[in-house]
Amino acid sequence: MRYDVNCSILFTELPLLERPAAAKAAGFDAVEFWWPFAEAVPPASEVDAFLDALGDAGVQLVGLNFFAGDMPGGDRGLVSWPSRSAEFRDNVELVTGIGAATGCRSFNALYGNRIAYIDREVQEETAVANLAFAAAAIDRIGGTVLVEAVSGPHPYPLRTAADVVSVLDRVRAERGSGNLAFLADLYHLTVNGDDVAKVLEEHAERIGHVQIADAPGRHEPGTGDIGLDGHLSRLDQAGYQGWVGLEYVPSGPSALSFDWLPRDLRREH
Ligand SMILES: O=C(O)C(=O)CO
Repeated sequence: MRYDVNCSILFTELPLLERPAAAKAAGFDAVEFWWPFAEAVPPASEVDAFLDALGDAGVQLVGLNFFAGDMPGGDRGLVSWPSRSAEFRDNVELVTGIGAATGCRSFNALYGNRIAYIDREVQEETAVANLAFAAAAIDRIGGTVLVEAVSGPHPYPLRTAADVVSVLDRVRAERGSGNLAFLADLYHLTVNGDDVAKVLEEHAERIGHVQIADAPGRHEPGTGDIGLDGHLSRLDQAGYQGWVGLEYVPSGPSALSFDWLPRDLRREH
């Protein structure tokens, strides 16, 4: 397996621009981020500083979330949010540029919380149109748009692998987009009650990216009872060759949270 560090949830003790170097110092060659800026389209100087931090650290960006709104405030994406489509699409263009500049080819589109006062079908149609738009833009750089199930208190409607796959199927059927894939976040799926072993068996070929944390707690592997070793060997046996993102809240200092992974397995090999 190839592992990368999610620097939006790990190394948060450090300013954002110092986190790629910290991941490198911990022995990793690859990182991923949630959208690292406050706005969908930040000033160019902020984007340049982010790209410089990756380059200076000598790490590869292998995953990036599109702008997802005010995440600390509870937002979980703009994809299905009708009044924010223009903002999402402006962000898609910038993300495509970041992909071209960095070589990153996997981009996670958080679907968005269900909005009680807007017709559900309108939100679903908005999501189909926005995912197709993102897929077309990301196709220009040969990349993939990912969709994931998320756990937590917010009214995020995609809770299981089946929920995600039905969205991917609808976008493909209605818009012909072929470069959309399932982001299998084993923590969120477990917490939501999905049968992860069955999911990996049934949907292995739809998986474009994997993220892990133990459960309960969302801490590093070994702190819970999710059975990560078994799931990772199932993925391996199914032929999964993509990245496994470490997307966990470290139970102590970030740099000390990698003991479960021998140093020689942290580098790309
Ligand atoms: O919001 C979360 O927990 C995520 O995993 C975002 O990618």
